[in-house]
Amino acid sequence: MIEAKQVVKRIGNRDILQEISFSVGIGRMYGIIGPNGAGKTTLLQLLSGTDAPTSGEVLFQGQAITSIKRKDLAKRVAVLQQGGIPAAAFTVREVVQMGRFPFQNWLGEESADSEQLIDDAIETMGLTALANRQVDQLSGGERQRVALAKVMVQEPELLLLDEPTTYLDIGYQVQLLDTVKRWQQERQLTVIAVLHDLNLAAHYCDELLVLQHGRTAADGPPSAIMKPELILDVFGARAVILPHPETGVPQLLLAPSVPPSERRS
Ligand SMILES: Nc1ncnc2c1ncn2[C@@H]1O[C@H](COP(=O)(O)OP(=O)(O)OP(=O)(O)O)[C@@H](O)[C@H]1O
Repeated sequence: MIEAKQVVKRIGNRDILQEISFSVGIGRMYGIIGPNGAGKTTLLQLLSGTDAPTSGEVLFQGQAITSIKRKDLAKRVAVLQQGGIPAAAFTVREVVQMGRFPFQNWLGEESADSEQLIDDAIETMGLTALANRQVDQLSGGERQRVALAKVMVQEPELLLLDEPTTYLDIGYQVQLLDTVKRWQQERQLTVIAVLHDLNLAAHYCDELLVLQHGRTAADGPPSAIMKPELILDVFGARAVILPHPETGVPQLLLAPSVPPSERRS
């Protein structure tokens, strides 16, 4: 569905991304993890076609993504950016409706009736009671849920998420990822998500790409990535990895840099 081939991004005289290659099949959920400044958001911009690599290419269904018309791409690829939607004087319902813009003609009309789709998205994200409130009166977490409802109504083939759980409490973090996972399975949606929470990434993603200083430090299934040596090398954090008692998925417990046995009392 989407493939990065030896992608390099240079800004000024600095290589922000160096020779990144991977491919993601239809209906898969792919996670991008790595420390601050590793190049995750930059990579997502290249995958969305909003920016072009300095060398290498991104192929969307076998076609160079930069050669696909903006309007066609807007129907097929949805992006949930870091921080969700800006505070603006529109109601929740109006903002969710904006997800249908790529499907409208210049009069703002659409051939299909999308009202039911909009109602469903508002309900799924628990926004029914807030539907007529202005988004600038909402909390950061509520706005993030509005942003997800907006991309839901777009019914994309590829969904790109940049730290989608920022601002969300733990209940909504799980709900958001459960919702995305459900669409992924029901509609064969392909998802690529930048995630900071490695435990959630291990639970929801089929495969993970670990970026470090713009390079691929590792990639593979969560069981191959969730290793104490890799976490220490890439993040500089000491961690213990244990299987989740219910799911068996590897989970990470952070430990202080100085173990208690070596601490002076
Ligand atoms: N327009 C730009 N001009 C110069 N440097 C940039 C530009 N955009 C990004 N960078 C630099 O590229 C590097 C990668 O940035 P990017 O935002 O992709 O990292 P990230 O992995 O998403 O980080 P974070 O986890 O902090 O969000 C950073 O060092 C950043 O300062």
